[in-house]
Amino acid sequence: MTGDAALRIAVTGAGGRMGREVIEAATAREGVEVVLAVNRTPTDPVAGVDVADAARLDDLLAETAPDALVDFTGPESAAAYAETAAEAGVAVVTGTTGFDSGGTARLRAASEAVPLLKASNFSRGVAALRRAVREAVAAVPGYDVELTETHHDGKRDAPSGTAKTLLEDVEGVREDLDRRVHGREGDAPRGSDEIGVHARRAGDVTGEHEVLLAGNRETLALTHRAGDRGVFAAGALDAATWLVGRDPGRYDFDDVLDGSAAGGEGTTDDDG
Ligand SMILES: NC(=O)C1=CN([C@@H]2O[C@H](COP(=O)(O)OP(=O)(O)OC[C@H]3O[C@@H](n4cnc5c(N)ncnc54)[C@H](OP(=O)(O)O)[C@@H]3O)[C@@H](O)[C@H]2O)C=CC1
Ligand SMILES: O=C(O)C1=N[C@H](C(=O)O)C[C@H](O)C1
Repeated sequence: MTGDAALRIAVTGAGGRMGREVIEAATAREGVEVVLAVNRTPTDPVAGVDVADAARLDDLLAETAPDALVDFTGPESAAAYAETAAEAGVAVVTGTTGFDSGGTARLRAASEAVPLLKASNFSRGVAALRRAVREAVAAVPGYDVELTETHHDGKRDAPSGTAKTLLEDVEGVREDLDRRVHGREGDAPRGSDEIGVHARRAGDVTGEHEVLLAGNRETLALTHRAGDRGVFAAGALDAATWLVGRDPGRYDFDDVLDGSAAGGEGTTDDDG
């Protein structure tokens, strides 16, 4: 987005952990205005912003004319909200995870009408982790790879969207690792084609991801820990600022960080 005009955003899932965080970050950020906040169930105002009924999203988008819709909800609602935004000509930033192939296809269809940016993680540290993982995995061919993620007890989808993105990163470098093993039990040695995937849910952990590489009598662990959800909210607002005014198409957070003007295809952050 260019010029001095404020970025006008709509926030879905305004009563959720991330929706609240986005509204709080947006109201604190100069040059961003929350013109609409909606939630499925009635919710008290968030950071002084009234929260409307999400069932009225299509009418409310027409009334408030935001530049971008920022969504952190669930896979079904995120796909439906993206379709509604596309019909209204509003750009979409979604950080929702856990899409199945049908949900991913619905997002892709919406992106034919408006620019749509989907990222399983809006942290700059995770973007750096992904680059480091690709490089490290390539540097130690044949090493075993195990991925562990830890999140708060309210998280629904497992493994996390970020974990799935990291798995795609690993598999993109190591074609011989073509078997994801979720947890482990039984009586058999580890296969050389496995990537172990471990999802832990406990307390109020914001989000941790570790990729462990082991072989040749050594181990290497690459770890990211999110300190609080403000990290994700800030990244999502950066993404919305970058996205508005772009051509319709699919974009991801790396496009924002690269400052790329291209996009529309070839996303590298697809956890669906
Ligand atoms: N990309 C990233 O950087 C990050 C992504 N996430 C992802 O964001 C999503 C939301 O996480 P979080 O805020 O912790 O979740 P919460 O459970 O705290 O909030 C979910 C929100 O989505 C709404 N919602 C859920 N399902 C539906 C539905 N079927 N229809 C309408 N509204 C719905 C809820 O509404 P109601 O209040 O009515 O239940 C609520 O407002 C998850 O997919 C999570 O993985 C989270 C953090 C960072
Ligand atoms: O649900 C969460 O909390 C998070 N979800 C995202 C994911 O599924 O990867 C990102 C972050 O780890 C927090």
